[in-house]
Amino acid sequence: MLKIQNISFGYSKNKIVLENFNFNLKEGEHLCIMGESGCGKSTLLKVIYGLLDVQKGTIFWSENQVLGPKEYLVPGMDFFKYVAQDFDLMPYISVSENIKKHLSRFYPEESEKRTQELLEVIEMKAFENTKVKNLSGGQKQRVAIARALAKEPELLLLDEPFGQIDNFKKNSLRRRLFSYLKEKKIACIVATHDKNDALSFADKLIVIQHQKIIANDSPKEIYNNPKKKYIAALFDDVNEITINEKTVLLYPHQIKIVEKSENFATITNSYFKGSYWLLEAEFNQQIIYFNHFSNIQKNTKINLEISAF
Ligand SMILES: Nc1ncnc2c1ncn2[C@@H]1O[C@H](COP(=O)(O)OP(=O)(O)OP(=O)(O)O)[C@@H](O)[C@H]1O
Repeated sequence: MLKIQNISFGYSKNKIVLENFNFNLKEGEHLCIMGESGCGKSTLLKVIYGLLDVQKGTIFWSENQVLGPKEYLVPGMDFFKYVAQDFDLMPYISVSENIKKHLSRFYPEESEKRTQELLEVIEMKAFENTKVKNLSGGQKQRVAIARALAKEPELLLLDEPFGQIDNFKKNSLRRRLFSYLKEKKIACIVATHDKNDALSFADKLIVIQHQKIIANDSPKEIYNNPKKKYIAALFDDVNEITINEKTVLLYPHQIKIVEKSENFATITNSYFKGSYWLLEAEFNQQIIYFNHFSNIQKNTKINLEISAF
């Protein structure tokens, strides 16, 4: 189990990035870290991996304390693997050789079997003999994940793991990777901007703002009951609507056009979204957004059902 107890970290004394962080993660559990750009997600992964020394607090993986570069000449814990945003692969050898680099040379058959298994997970079988320098950014990213998994770490740390991968590939890769990790009981921490990583694949979600953890719960609970606009905005457009001094946060799907209601609005813009339209309207001198199955002309007057009122 990973135990993060009261850790604080800053790149300098005056610039604290993480303040009093506390959380646990069990064997095989998946955690997502979300928050605006620059809030400290990558820094947290580096601290957990042991690449940076904390100013305060402790990190334990079961009975083993995670210590930073002050204690270890070669930083990074053996039972963890970390896939950074810049991959760090060997460009002049092939995809399968990159993966095999991390497997034992003394068991060639076992090593080959494992490499093939990992090539399947990252859907790169067709590229096994291609030199890494000839791969796209997204393909390199997938090889970096396979290489990290080669030695079956107990905890995998992924920084924006699908950031460079197109949507089509991303969905199938995510499904394969996360079910592989569950099957092998590998715990995982993913720093991400993509709500799907959290909503569909994580057991837990942590949100960071202003150096602090401001939410720590299941993704479903955080999505359904966001405490702040900042949190809701990680998942979708969000409306902060005030009526009679009561303010609520609503996602666009929580507002509907109806034939009759007391909530009058005027359409100001519309955006095609594929299976629906996102409509923009002026309501009570506020701009709000909601989903509708068809487009509606600008300046049309409509009635809205706003579920919280
Ligand atoms: N090596 C460093 N030295 C000094 N400051 C740094 C260093 N690396 C990051 N920072 C700063 O620490 C803060 C957190 O950065 P970090 O990269 O952890 O954010 P992030 O949430 O991962 O961002 P993004 O989502 O854009 O990747 C930022 O203000 C950043 O400028």
